[in-house]
Amino acid sequence: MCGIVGIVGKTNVNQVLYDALTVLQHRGQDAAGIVTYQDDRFFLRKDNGLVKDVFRTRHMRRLVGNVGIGHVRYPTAGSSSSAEAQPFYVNSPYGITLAHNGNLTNTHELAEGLLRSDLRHINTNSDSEVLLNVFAHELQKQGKLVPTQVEIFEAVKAVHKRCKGAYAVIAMVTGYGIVAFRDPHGIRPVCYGKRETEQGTEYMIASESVALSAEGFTLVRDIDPGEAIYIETDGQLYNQQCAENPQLTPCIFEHVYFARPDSIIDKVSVYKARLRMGEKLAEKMMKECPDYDIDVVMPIPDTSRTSAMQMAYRLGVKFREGFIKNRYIGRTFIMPGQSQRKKSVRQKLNPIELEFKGKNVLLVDDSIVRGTTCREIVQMARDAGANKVFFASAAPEVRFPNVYGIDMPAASELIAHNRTVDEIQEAIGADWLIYQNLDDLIECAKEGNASIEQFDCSVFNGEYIAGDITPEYLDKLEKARNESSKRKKNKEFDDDHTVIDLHNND
Ligand SMILES: O=P(O)(O)OC[C@H]1O[C@H](OP(=O)(O)OP(=O)(O)O)[C@H](O)[C@@H]1O
Ligand SMILES: NC(=O)CC[C@H](N)C(=O)O
Ligand SMILES: [Mg+2]
Repeated sequence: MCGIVGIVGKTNVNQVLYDALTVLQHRGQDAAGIVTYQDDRFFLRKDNGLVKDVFRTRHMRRLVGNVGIGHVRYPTAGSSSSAEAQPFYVNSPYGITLAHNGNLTNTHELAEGLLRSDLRHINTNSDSEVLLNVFAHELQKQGKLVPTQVEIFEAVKAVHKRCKGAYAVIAMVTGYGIVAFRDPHGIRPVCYGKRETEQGTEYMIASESVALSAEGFTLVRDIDPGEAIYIETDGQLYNQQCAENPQLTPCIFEHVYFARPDSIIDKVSVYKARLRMGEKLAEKMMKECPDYDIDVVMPIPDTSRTSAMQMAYRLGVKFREGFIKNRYIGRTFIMPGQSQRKKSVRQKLNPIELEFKGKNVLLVDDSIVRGTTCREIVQMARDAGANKVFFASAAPEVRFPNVYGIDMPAASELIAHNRTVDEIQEAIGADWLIYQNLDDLIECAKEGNASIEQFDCSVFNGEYIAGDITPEYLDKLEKARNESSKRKKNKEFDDDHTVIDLHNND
């Protein structure tokens, strides 16, 4: 998952972009970038690292201009190299920079077409660079000296015809404006809002509404699946549906884990969806195990807090914070390597022993993916003196790879792969394990917006909403992006990470 943001403002936007990226940091911790525009020039700063480390005062000073876009990256294609940090840039037509959240599933075919038919060179393994070049090529084909919303929307229509997979995009066209669009299934979130200033109306587009509210913008609405909005540098806003058969089928994992609870996505409050997950799971537990003998319910910070609290309330059991999180360590699941993830669970969470001694504890997490967290946590609970350790997951078993922007490319790395619930229980060393039912999870998310007929639940049911995912594709993906090939790829880039790009503000 990545975080994207764009602003058409009335004064310098660098600080607001920076602040918005810090609010979206939970969506990507690997790299960050900002590009602004003023007087026919782009100003770019991007690198590996957290927002607070990538941008120093000297960089911020140089990021001048009233329009700009930003990105925080969690790689799902290519490598973790700084050459693949975003926004990406292409000089023709006009000069375009682009920030992408999601993952294309026909990158290889598109790259071939770009090279052989469109005569465009791609210099990284990032699907986002491919996406940018498809958009640029289609805009160039319109052949206008000055692009208007008409040409921009035509180019987006062509992107929808050529690109497959998930893409929420914000792109800046030099001197003209910012365009944002969402794939025809609306798999990844993106919304926009505005704020009034003495100089006039300013617009912000962002992955999650929390970036808007934190910066004083009021949410106008989500961008519809397939829709594009184009905001000219003077603040004129246009929108158009650019897809032939749009259908909102957003990724349900945003509600389970990715998004912040204070965001509203496609009119669904993430916080409320998580409360409902706790409620439903408690009901299932009361049905399946009516004589549960639990002394205390504990969340595994951070994300499961909301569901765990509601679960405890519904079960009528004490809620206690048994694990304290080191606030200086980021999210482990989106870290790039397994050894780093494993190490950081121990660094990050520390038990308060007196909450465990001699007690039957129910540990609640939002999800169990590779099993890195729960394996460590169950052991830590036992070491702290727990009598029995029960485990509950607010999401169902994650059994299938993700191809739409979550880096879970290899089924073999998932703890639920080829295992029954009993076997998973054994593997994590718990005395009892319970998972949410998929229908219940869907209901929890849907209750916030009944008009969403379907979610992408592919990690739970193996049904890929945008189609075209064959066993051969998954096989190739697994080979290209399993732990060892990722390590190799990252090392190659570390050895030689020359970036061919817009001048980067070092
Ligand atoms: O089974 P696993 O592969 O360990 O993945 C699942 C865990 O990873 C995530 O936590 P993370 O530390 O990333 O973030 P959080 O602090 O927001 O909970 C998620 O909340 C689970 O705790
Ligand atoms: N998680 C994402 O949205 C990743 C965007 C893009 N596929 C990349 O790898 O950089
Ligand atoms: Mg967690």
